[in-house]
Amino acid sequence: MAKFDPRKKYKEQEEIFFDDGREMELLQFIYNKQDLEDIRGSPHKVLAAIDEFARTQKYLMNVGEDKGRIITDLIAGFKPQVMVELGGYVGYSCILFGNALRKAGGKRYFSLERHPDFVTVISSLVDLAGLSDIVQVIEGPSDASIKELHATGTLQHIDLMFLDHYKPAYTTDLKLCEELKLIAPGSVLAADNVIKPGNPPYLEYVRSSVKQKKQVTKAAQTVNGVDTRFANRTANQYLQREGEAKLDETRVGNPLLIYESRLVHSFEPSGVPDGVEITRCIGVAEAGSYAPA
Ligand SMILES: C[S@@+](CC[C@H](N)C(=O)[O-])C[C@H]1O[C@@H](n2cnc3c(N)ncnc32)[C@H](O)[C@@H]1O
Repeated sequence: MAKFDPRKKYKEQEEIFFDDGREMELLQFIYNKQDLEDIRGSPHKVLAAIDEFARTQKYLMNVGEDKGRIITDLIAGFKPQVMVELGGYVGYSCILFGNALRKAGGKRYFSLERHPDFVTVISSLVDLAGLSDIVQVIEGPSDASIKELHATGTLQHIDLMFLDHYKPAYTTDLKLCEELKLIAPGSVLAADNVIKPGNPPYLEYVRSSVKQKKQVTKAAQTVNGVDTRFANRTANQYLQREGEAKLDETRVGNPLLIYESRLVHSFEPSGVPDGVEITRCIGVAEAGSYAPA
C-alpha cells in the first residue's frame, strides 16, 4: 500500500464535523474563486477546489483521493453501465466516479442523498463540473429512493454500488437491493469506511458463504434495527437532524447470492487508515441446496 502524503491531509475532523454550515461555505468558497470560469466544465478542477477547501478551511467527510483511486481504477477496468451511490454529501465521490464512469463508457450515475441542503450542494457542483448529463441526484432516504427508482423502472440492475451513507444501513439497503434483484450476479459493491469507523455486520454478511447465511439462527442484538456492535457515535450520527434511525431488521435479502469479497487498505483524506471492501456477486446457488437442518 502506498504511503499517505501528509501534504494532502485534510483539516482535523472536529467533534461536530458536518451540517454546521460548512457545506454552504464550500459553495461560496468555490464560486468566489478568481478562476471560476477555468474550473467550469472540469471535474478534475472542481475536485481540486473541494480538496483545497478541506485542506485549508474545514474538514469534509469525502471519500478523498486515496480511497477514491481504488474505485476509479475499478470503474476503468470493470466498465459499469449503471452506478448507484448511497450518500452523496457535497458531491466529491459523485464527481470523481461520475467522471470515471463517463470515461469508461457508462450511462448513468445515481447519487442518493437524504439531506436537502446537501442535495443542493451536490447538484450545483455536478453542474459546475459539467456532469449533469450522466449524474442524477435523488433526494430522500436511500431505502425509499431505491424502492421508487425500482418501482418506476428507472433502475433495473446495478452494475456498481458505492455504499457511503449511514453505516448501519449498508446491510439493510444491500438486502433491499437483493430482494428487488437490483444486485445480481455480475454486480459489484464498494463499501467505504469498513475500518474507520468500521462495519462488522456488513463485512460479516458479504463475507459469508450461502451456507453460512442460511444457517444464521441467532438474530443480532439490535435497537431500532441498528446492530449494537456499532459505537453510539456511529449509530447516532444523523440523530439530530433525521431523528432516530428505524432500519428494517426483518429484511432477509437473497441469501442464495454468492459473493467474493476482499478488503483494500487505504487512507482517509485526514491520513487515518481506512479501507474499502470490494465485493463481487459471482453467482446464485440453487434454492434448497443449502436448506437449514
Ligand atoms: C460520508 S458522507 C458521503 C460522502 C460522499 N460519498 C463522498 O465521498 O463525497 C454520508 C452522506 O450520507 C448521507 N446519508 C446518511 N444516511 C442516509 C440515508 N439513509 N439515505 C441517503 N443519504 C444518507 C448523509 O446526509 C451524508 O451526506
